[in-house]
Amino acid sequence: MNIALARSVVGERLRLLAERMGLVAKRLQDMSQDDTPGRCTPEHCAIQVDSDDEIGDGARAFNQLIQALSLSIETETAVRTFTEMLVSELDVHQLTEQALALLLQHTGADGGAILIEVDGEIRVAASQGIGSAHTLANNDRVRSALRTERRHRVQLPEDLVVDGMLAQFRPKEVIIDPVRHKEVVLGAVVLASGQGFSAEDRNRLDVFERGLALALHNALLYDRLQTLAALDPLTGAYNRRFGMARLREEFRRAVRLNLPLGILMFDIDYFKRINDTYGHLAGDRVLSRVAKTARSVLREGDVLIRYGGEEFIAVLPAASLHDLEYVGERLRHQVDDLMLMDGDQSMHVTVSIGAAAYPDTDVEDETALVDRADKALYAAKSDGRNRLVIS
Ligand SMILES: Nc1nc2c(ncn2[C@@H]2O[C@H](COP(=O)(O)OP(=O)(O)OP(=O)(O)O)[C@@H](O)[C@H]2O)c(=O)[nH]1
Repeated sequence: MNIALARSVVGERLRLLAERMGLVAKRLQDMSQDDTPGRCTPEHCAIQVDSDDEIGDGARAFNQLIQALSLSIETETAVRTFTEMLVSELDVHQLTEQALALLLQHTGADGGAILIEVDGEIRVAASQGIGSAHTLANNDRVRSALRTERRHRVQLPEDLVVDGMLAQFRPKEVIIDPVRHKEVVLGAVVLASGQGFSAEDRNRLDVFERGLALALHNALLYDRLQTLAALDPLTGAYNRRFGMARLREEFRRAVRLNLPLGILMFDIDYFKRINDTYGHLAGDRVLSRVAKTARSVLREGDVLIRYGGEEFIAVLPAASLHDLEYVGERLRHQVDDLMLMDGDQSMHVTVSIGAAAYPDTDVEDETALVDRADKALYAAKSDGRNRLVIS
């Protein structure tokens, strides 16, 4: 009788345990064959713990196993998603934006930022949900984490707020992690949580950051290579190939938005004489100073192109012929006033400038615009040089 009772009570629970184990095994098998894992969360696979005896202990241990398994699967899926994104993105801005979104999603953080160090300067590359994120670049704790190259965990920081759905709040915990690749600090990840981070969140963050460091290193390198490929090393202006591509973009934008677009084509007068008199190196320095002067006259967003040897084009989005006259004359005067020295000998240079602007100048495309500016420049040279001619 006792044996029969034991069999019906104990046997029933053992049967349930065996059935759940079978279910877990099946889900794991499905996962190894298929990319879409069958759910084996504690809600689906756990069993009820309804006694304090050995059978209850067994059920509890089984549920803990399911819990650990579920976390591990979740982490693996998260890492896979994160890695897929990292390897497909080379643009620093896109990479940091997407990495941050995934970091927030998988660590339960309420807000965060990714900072990068470029030429010794710390910049916020991406931020989400952090009030006044731009102040992070000068935050003492961030600087300290970057200097010491170690994770900083801050409880209830006073200098940081999270922009919640309804109101701003002080996070319970903030993690500041330097991002390092081969002993070089590239930046930092800052994550803020209203609840605090669990050991599992921190482990996941470690795994994510290893991948992020390599991807960020590659993206920064790519960015630098692209800049190098686009710039003329002597003057820092865009080289002709990239510069003309930028002009094409600006022309299309001007047509689309119905805005003016002006260009100034300028050329150093009698530059051959500078080379012949003072040497090629002195000529190089003059070219570089003239380019610097042009940049100081132009606004942010304007584009300076080294079009040929001593010939430049400045592209001024939204500038009409009237604006070009003002900017062009400033440029001409500033070059004329330059104090250029070669040892104790002073050199003097001037520039001739041709200006053309869409739509004031009737042109179809950017090539025709350059052509008109070129003709105006030729006229400026023919008229005696050191002057500006409007197309
Ligand atoms: N130092 C230096 N000289 C360059 C560079 N690129 C082109 N040049 C020189 O620029 C000079 C251009 O001479 P020209 O085309 O005769 O023109 P110019 O003497 O400026 O006379 P105009 O333009 O008619 O006023 C040539 O001597 C080129 O060798 C460069 O990168 N560095």
